[in-house]
Amino acid sequence: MKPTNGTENGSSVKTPFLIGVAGGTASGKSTVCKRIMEQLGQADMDHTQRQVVSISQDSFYRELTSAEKVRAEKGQFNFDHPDAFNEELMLKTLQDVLQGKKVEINEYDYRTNSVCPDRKLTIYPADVVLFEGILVFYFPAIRDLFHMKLFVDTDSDTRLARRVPRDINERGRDLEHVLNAYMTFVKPAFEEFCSPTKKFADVIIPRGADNTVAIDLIVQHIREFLNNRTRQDHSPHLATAGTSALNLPRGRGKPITTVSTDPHYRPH
Ligand SMILES: Nc1ncnc2c1ncn2[C@@H]1O[C@H](COP(=O)(O)OP(=O)(O)O)[C@@H](O)[C@H]1O
Ligand SMILES: O=c1ccn([C@@H]2O[C@H](COP(=O)(O)O)[C@@H](O)[C@H]2O)c(=O)[nH]1
Repeated sequence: MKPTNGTENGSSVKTPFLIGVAGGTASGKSTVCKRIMEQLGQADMDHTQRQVVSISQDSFYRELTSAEKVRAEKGQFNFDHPDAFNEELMLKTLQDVLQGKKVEINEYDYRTNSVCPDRKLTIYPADVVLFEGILVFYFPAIRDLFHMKLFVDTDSDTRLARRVPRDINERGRDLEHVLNAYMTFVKPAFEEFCSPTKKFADVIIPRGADNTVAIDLIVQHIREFLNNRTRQDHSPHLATAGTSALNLPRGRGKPITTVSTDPHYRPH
């Protein structure tokens, strides 16, 4: 689907430009999304007014059974396996987002390993939607919805070094729990399920948020898209000429672009 301005049943339908942001745990996916939002002046804006919004795949972890909850508390549940996610809900939500609908998503609580049913986040219709998570390119039906796919490629030592303090300080874990989970589930699942999805990316971002060149280029693309859309809103006849300002190639077999200023960089 191309992002379009069109008319359906008499009402104006605007398809947002949907960007998938994948990468291993603690690679900097949320930080990259935050930088993009900041540079576009969206971060401090009222949620109802935002042109660019970011959604985390963590909101789509499935409800655990009582036995799984017990295992999760002991660090013995695999949150890095595709089966840990509610694929159906993720797909339905993104389809609604693409139809320009307002959606409610769950807030996720890492301390209880569960979604908070009483704490919903409202995602208002926006022009650009970022969807970030470890396995956003894993499920083919979801992967096919993205207009642009980014993979944040940070080496595993750096990711582990960031994950340990984050899980201890922000997610209520102790060191033994974090390292056990990492060795038992996180690292093997990254290699089996996440890393192979790098090949689907349009743009690979080495070093995550440190790569200001890559972030600037992506922001520039989004700005062009937003400017074009605004122009079409003022001159609706332009909408029939195609609205994807980004002109990105779609489909399989397209070249992967790695945005690196280091001539010796090789994707991990
Ligand atoms: N470029 C960076 N330099 C230093 N710390 C970073 C950088 N990017 C992210 N972090 C920190 O690493 C941790 C993981 O980053 P985050 O963006 O949440 O990763 P992800 O969303 O991929 O799990 C966070 O504590 C964040 O503040
Ligand atoms: O209850 C949970 C749910 C998930 N995790 C871990 O989170 C990461 C994914 O989040 P990132 O922000 O991309 O790191 C995944 O590796 C899970 O292991 C968790 O610890 N507890």
